[in-house]
Amino acid sequence: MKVVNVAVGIIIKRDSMDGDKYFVCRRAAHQHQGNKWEFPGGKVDTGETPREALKRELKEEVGIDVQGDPVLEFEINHKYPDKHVNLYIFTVDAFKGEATGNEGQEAKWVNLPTLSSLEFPEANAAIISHLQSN
Ligand SMILES: Nc1nc2c([nH]c(=O)n2[C@H]2C[C@H](O)[C@@H](COP(=O)(O)OP(=O)(O)OP(=O)(O)O)O2)c(=O)[nH]1
Ligand SMILES: [Mg+2]
Repeated sequence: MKVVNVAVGIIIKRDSMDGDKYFVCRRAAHQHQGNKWEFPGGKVDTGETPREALKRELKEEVGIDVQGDPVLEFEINHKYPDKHVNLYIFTVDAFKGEATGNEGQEAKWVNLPTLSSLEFPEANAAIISHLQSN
C-alpha cells in the first residue's frame, strides 16, 4: 500500500494560570477517518518538506501564520485497513492570527482532560500519551 505523508500541527496556546489549550478540528463525514477529531494538517505535496506542508495547511485550514520553525516532535507510522499513513507531528506555539475552522469544519480550543475524552483516529494514540506525559 502507498504511504501517505501528512504534516500535523499540535497548536498550543500557553496558559500558566488556566493550563495549556490545544486547537482541534473535526474531520468531515466524507473524509478518511470521517467525523473524528484531529490536529489540523494535511498531505505533504511533492517537492515540499513536511514543515512547509504544515505551514501551508495551517494557513488553509485554520487561518494562522506559523512563526519561525516549529519543532518536529516525532513521526507516527500507522496502517489503517484502507490506508498507510506517516504522520509528522509538530508542536506549534508561535503563530499570528486567530485559529478558526477556516474550511467550515467544527473547531475548538480544549484543555488536556477534554482532549483525552475526544475520539481521534487510531494513529493519534501516541500523540495523546505524549501530551499526557509532559
Ligand atoms: N490532519 C490530520 N490527519 C490525520 C490525523 N490522524 C490521522 O490518522 N490522520 C490521517 C487522516 C488522513 O488519512 C490523513 C490526512 O489527510 P487529509 O485528508 O487531512 O489531507 P489534506 O488535508 O491534504 O486533505 P485533502 O488533500 O484530502 O483535501 O492523515 C490528525 O491528527 N490530523
Ligand atoms: Mg487536512
